[in-house]
Amino acid sequence: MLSREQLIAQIKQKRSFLCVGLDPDLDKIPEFLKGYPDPIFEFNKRIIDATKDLCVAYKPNSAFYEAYGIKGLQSLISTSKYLPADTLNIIDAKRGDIGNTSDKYAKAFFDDSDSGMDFDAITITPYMGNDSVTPYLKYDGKWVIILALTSSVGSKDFQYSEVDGGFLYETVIKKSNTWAGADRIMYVVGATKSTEFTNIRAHAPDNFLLVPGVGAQGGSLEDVCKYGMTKDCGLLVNSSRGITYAANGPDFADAARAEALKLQQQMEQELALAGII
Ligand SMILES: O=c1ccn([C@@H]2O[C@H](COP(=O)(O)O)[C@@H](O)[C@H]2O)c(=O)[nH]1
Repeated sequence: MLSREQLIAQIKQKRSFLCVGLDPDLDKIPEFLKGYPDPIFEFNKRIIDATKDLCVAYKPNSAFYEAYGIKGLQSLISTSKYLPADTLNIIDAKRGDIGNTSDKYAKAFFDDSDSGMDFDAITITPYMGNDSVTPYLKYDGKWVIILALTSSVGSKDFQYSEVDGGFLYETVIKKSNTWAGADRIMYVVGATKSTEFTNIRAHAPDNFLLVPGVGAQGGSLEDVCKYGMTKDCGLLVNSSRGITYAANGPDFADAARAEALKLQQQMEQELALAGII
């Protein structure tokens, strides 16, 4: 579990605000791993070993595990147990349901006593409102990461709708930011939406933003930092495919490290420019 202070300390120590996305796909992982009893875990383990000094967070997306049924869930549990203690470990599950159901999702991902999973943070869709989010906040020290403005093309369908003289995504941030402090709530904002970061910072000056969409989706790290960085950094920038599928031969972990290192070096420059390190 990482508090806000510990997260900021890790960012300064590792000179990085990189989140490595763990989205394993059996059609893309190296052939030789398929001989292992749990190829997905073996893939993740090697990626984690190769990148853990360069990143401050990991984000397995639950879809990539659920797709393989019971075996996939076992890979997710094994991955959860293997994730380092000094990284913020996020389950990208995009859940959102009525209170008693959210209780169960929270137990599934935050309480390892039965499920075997002990993530630090979970992504949540805010559409069902306060009672769908508060069950996660009952777990001391755990984070909820609310989808605000996604990297997807479809973000225009609802998130830019006009509500109360602004966009719906602004209402989501303003309202949900009263449910807990910036030490418990983060927001997902796509790197492909860098023009909106100034606006988002007006409503969420202190919250960390989880920013997917650099690499494979074409978002610019430079623009994200220019418009989204705060005095505490305030950013976790995710790359999944760009790192994990940099190569698909026996050298895949080295290639993943090389891609992670490129991002870490850019991040170090941005942190120095902002006077954070
Ligand atoms: O708005 C969003 C919210 C979540 N994601 C997720 O992040 C990763 C991005 O993967 P890349 O391979 O680096 O493109 C993936 O798990 C998405 O489901 C997002 O992209 N945008």
